[in-house]
Amino acid sequence: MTESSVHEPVLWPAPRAGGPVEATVTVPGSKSVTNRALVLAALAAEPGWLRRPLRSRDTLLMSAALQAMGVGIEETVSSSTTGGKGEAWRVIPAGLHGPATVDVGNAGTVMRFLPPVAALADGPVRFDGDPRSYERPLGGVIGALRSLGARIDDDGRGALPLTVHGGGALEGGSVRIDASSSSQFVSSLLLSAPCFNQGVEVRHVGSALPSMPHIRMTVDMLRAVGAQVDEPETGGEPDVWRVSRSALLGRDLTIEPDLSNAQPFLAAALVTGGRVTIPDWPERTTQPGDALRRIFTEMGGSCELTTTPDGTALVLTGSGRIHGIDVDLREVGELTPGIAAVAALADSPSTLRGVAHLRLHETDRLAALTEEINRLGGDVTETEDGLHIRPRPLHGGTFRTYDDHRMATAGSVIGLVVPGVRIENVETTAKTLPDFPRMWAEMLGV
Ligand SMILES: O=C(O)C1=C[C@@H](OP(=O)(O)O)[C@@H](O)[C@H](O)C1
Ligand SMILES: C=C(OP(=O)(O)O)C(=O)O
Repeated sequence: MTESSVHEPVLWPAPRAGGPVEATVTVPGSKSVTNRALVLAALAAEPGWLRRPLRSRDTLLMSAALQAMGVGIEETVSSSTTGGKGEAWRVIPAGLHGPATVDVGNAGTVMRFLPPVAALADGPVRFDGDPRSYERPLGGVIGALRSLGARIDDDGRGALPLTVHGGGALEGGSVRIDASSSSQFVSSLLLSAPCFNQGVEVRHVGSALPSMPHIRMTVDMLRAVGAQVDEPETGGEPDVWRVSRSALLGRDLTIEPDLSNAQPFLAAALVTGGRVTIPDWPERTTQPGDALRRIFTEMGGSCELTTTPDGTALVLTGSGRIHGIDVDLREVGELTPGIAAVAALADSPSTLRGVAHLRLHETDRLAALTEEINRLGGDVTETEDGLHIRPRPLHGGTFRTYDDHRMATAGSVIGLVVPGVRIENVETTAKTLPDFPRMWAEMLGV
């Protein structure tokens, strides 16, 4: 291999749809549920099971980090009555130990959920990750943990890399935190709080919180393992969450499919006027991806939750028309790249609002979407808190992905109907959906 070819970006020719896509796509487990379940199981007073966990970069980093601190995680293939046949992880809690090293990669859930866990360990835990992880906001978690009694060495920027000097226990108590840059700050403190001596009271004091469904997911999952949580949506004070100290149960949990990772497949039905079925779509869920039923209906599809002998499934049928949308995505920010891709192919302009915090996600998603859709002939402008998208006839070209899984899947949606789109580094989808290229080809029958 020559020196120059070493640095050539790997380009994946995005397959075009030969016609309306007709497929059933089984989507692997939710990243957000898997990583919360791992943390809660690791902190429990007894062993537990995760069935059908997501096996991807973010969840394997979470698993490796917990194991580095002494937690036992055994991977098996099971055939239980509850979870069906499939992969299952048995989590065996143990005293949390340092010294240990945690590689967060570029996983928000790992870099935010684990420093409080490390504060409970009995020695230093060093956190490091991808270059981008140094730029993602973490100051809220660091400051809050310090005020709850933790000792943390960082370089003063409020970001990675850092070392949490676990003292074997954490006092806990009341803390004020500005979590407007990431809901994960709140989730992080709540998840470990049952193990703090005094539990925790978290008061958010900044501008509006993003991704509220993800905080609901944290609260629901804490309650499911026996924690006592007071929160705004069930009569508590606005922007205040309280978790009491308590022992957590080891549960047997089957992980829901990742509804945000179902998005590109549903979008395929929408942009080709086809029909895509996603099995095991939960009837009730805190996952933000459930909002796709409403959003993609407004954009021209029709959605039906059907009951099959194996459970519920979502069927999205495209009408052949794609409409623009004016929508506030603050609650469901991680859906923005996929919605932007569909909006670029619509018959009218779109305005996506409420997502300024996406500038600090895996990449600056607002800049990346603007740049890459425009490179294909699009007409996208950034606003203060989102994107304005005026559909134009698009042409082929390279769609750069900036190490962002959702950029790769968004570009693939455009490539279904625009000839000659090449996705840079499609392997970056391994963050949450390692099998994406094969699943995409299988959906298309190519
Ligand atoms: O808690 C979680 O599992 C997540 C919360 C959200 O983060 P932000 O609140 O930082 O957007 C979301 O975008 C991310 O993909 C997953
Ligand atoms: C923002 C995302 O991930 P993270 O958990 O790394 O924040 C995402 O998956 O869209």
